[in-house]
Amino acid sequence: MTLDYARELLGVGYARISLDTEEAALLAAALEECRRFFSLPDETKSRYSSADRNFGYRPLGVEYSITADRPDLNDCFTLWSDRLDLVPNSAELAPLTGALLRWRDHLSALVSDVVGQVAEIVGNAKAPRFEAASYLQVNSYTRASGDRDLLQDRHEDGHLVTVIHTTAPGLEIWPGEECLPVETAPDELILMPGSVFADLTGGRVGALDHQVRNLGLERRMSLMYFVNPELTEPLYPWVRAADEPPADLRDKIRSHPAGFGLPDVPVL
Ligand SMILES: O=C(O)CCC(=O)C(=O)O
Ligand SMILES: [Fe+2]
Repeated sequence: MTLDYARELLGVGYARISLDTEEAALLAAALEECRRFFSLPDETKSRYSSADRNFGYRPLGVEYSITADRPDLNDCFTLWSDRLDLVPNSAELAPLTGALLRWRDHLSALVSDVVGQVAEIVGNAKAPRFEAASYLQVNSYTRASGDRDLLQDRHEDGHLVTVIHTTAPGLEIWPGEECLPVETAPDELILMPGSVFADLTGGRVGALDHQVRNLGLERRMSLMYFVNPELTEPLYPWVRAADEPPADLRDKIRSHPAGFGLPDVPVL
C-alpha cells in the first residue's frame, strides 16, 4: 500500500490516502477534541499560547501565506513533536493532546514508510529522521467576510511533506497549471509534498501549491501533520547531477517559516 502511495506521489504529484476503520476512529477522536477546544472563548484559548506563538494556540493575524496584510483567516493549535512542556498550561488540555498524539503516532509511521519508499526508488537513499522537528496543526475557520476570496492565499508549506485532512470543502491544489478543488471523506487524507521534498528528489516531485477558498461556510477545520527533517545532521539531496556539489538543505528548512511570519524551525 505505501509503495502505491510513493508511486502516486512520483507520478501525480500528491497522494490520496485511505484509512481503515481503526485509523479513521483515531482521526475522528482527534477532531472531536479539536472541535471542543475551538469552541472555548478566545481568552481561554490564549492561556495555551507560547510567547512567540509557535507552540499551542495561535490567534488569527499572526500567520500569513504571502503578505502580512492578508493573514490566514483561521486560528490554530500546534503541537511540536511530543513536547507538551512547550504549550503553557497543557495539563489542562490532556484529552486534546492525548488524542492528537495518538493520531500523530499513526501518521509518523505512514510518513516514514512512504518517504522511505520514495527515497529508495529515486536515490537508493533512506528517509531522514523527522519526528522531533515535525508538528501537528489544526486550523479552525469561521464565517469570513465576502471581501476575501481566499481564506489562505496560494502557498506551498516549505516542509518535506504535509498530511492533511479537511472537514469541509475549500482546499484547492495546483498539481499542474490548473487548480483543483479537493475534499477528504472522514476516512481520507491527502499527502502533499513541499519544497524540501522537491529539493531531496532533485525536482522529480514539485512542491504542491495550495490555497483555501472562502465558500462562506459557518465552520471548517483542517488537521495537518507538517513534517520537517530533523536538523541535527547535514541533509543532502537524494538525487543530484554528477557535477553538482552536495548542498546541505538545513538552512533553507530552518528559516522557511519566516515567509509565513513564524519563528525558525526549532531543534527540539
Ligand atoms: O485548511 C486547509 O485546507 C489548508 C491549510 C493549509 O494549507 C496550511 O495551514 O498550511
Ligand atoms: Fe498549507
